[in-house]
Amino acid sequence: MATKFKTLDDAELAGKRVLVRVDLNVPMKDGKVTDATRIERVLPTIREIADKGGRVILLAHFGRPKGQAVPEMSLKPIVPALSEKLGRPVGFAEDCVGPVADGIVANMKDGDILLLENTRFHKEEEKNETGFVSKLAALGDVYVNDAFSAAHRAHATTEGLAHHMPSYAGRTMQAELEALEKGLGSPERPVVAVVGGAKVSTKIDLLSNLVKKVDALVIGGGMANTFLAAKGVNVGKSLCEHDLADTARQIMKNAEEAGCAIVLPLDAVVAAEFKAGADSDIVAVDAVPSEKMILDVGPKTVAAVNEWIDKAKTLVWNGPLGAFEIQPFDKATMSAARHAAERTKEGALVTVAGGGDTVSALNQAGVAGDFTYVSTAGGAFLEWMEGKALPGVEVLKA
Ligand SMILES: Nc1ncnc2c1ncn2[C@@H]1O[C@H](COP(=O)(O)OP(=O)(O)OP(=O)(O)O)[C@@H](O)[C@H]1O
Ligand SMILES: O=C(O)[C@H](O)COP(=O)(O)O
Repeated sequence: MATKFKTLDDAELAGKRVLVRVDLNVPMKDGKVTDATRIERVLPTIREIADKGGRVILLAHFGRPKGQAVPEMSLKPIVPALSEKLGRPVGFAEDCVGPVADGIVANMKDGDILLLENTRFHKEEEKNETGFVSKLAALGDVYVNDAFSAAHRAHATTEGLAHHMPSYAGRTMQAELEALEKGLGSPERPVVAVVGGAKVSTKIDLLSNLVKKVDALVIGGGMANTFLAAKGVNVGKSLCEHDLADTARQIMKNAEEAGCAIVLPLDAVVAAEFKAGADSDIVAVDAVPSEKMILDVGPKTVAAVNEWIDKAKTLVWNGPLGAFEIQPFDKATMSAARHAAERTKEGALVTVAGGGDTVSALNQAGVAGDFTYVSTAGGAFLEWMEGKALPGVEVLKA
């Protein structure tokens, strides 16, 4: 399906003040960026606009400051990393609206790059409040959204601004949407989804829709424990949302009606506690000791997952199969990720993955670069998997 939104190829940028929404909500430790993936993804868009004579005015959020100017959530510490990776100077405005921003923007020259302070320091950002949108719009002539990972938010800088001026998808937004179109928009079947991880309650609802869109759903992680428990399996002390058992049973029913195979663990790696060096055993899922917890799926399950990967033409993945951060609970995730990567390199499979810990797991397996596309989005990726319309994308289509 052709893309239904304008890209930078369609934009007049020379001499224009270009408001560019990016996602700089990056992991930080002691004032330093610890994972620059999201910064690296927006560099091409920034460079292209500046090289075409645009005045680049970056809008971004950081964390959830709830409308307060929280010093620990200032974007200022990100300027050095951004400037270094761009190889160009980056200005900083201590506020995203008002006389501070107005003055600095007014003095910009073609090709300049400016980062405005955290938009969420104003509560009006998340309210998409019209007065705030107008103040922001007064700073620019053109709007570019390069933040797919924030596109599930209908905020002033992710949605409101696009109603005020010519709007375009940035290059990483464009790449994200084109890749995701391959993943679930109009995928080559059979499509297999892998959903794991720990955030069972925030993810379980997406599965109801997902089972109508895929041929098989492989469930791992804490999510699998919840489904096993819903089937009456004793999962011992495992991470499990027992109160979601009815939801899990409904999803399994929906899947059966939709002709989607639900692939649950056959065996498990269990331990008394989740820590490095803990003794672990491999048991059948119906033989989990009550005093133990499931921390990974076992080798029989990995073999079954890899068989599904071999059958698939398209694989969509969010959430690790086990507690991959600590060995030996990384085995299943590493094995499945490497197998999917091999099939992708052979040209037999389109692989699309998303989620903060999922990206980390793929990096740990050394295969993030072999997947067809790896999204930096977490919540937005899940909502997209669910088939929800993302406000920041819909408004670009208009
Ligand atoms: N069986 C398990 N028991 C306990 N924790 C598990 C298990 N399997 C996976 N996990 C944990 O799940 C976490 C990742 O789950 P999450 O749902 O957050 O993934 P994600 O969606 O990729 O991440 P993000 O929400 O940051 O985008 C990891 O920290 C991992 O240790
Ligand atoms: O990290 C993310 O998922 C995005 O930056 C969105 O952040 P939010 O969930 O605070 O809106």
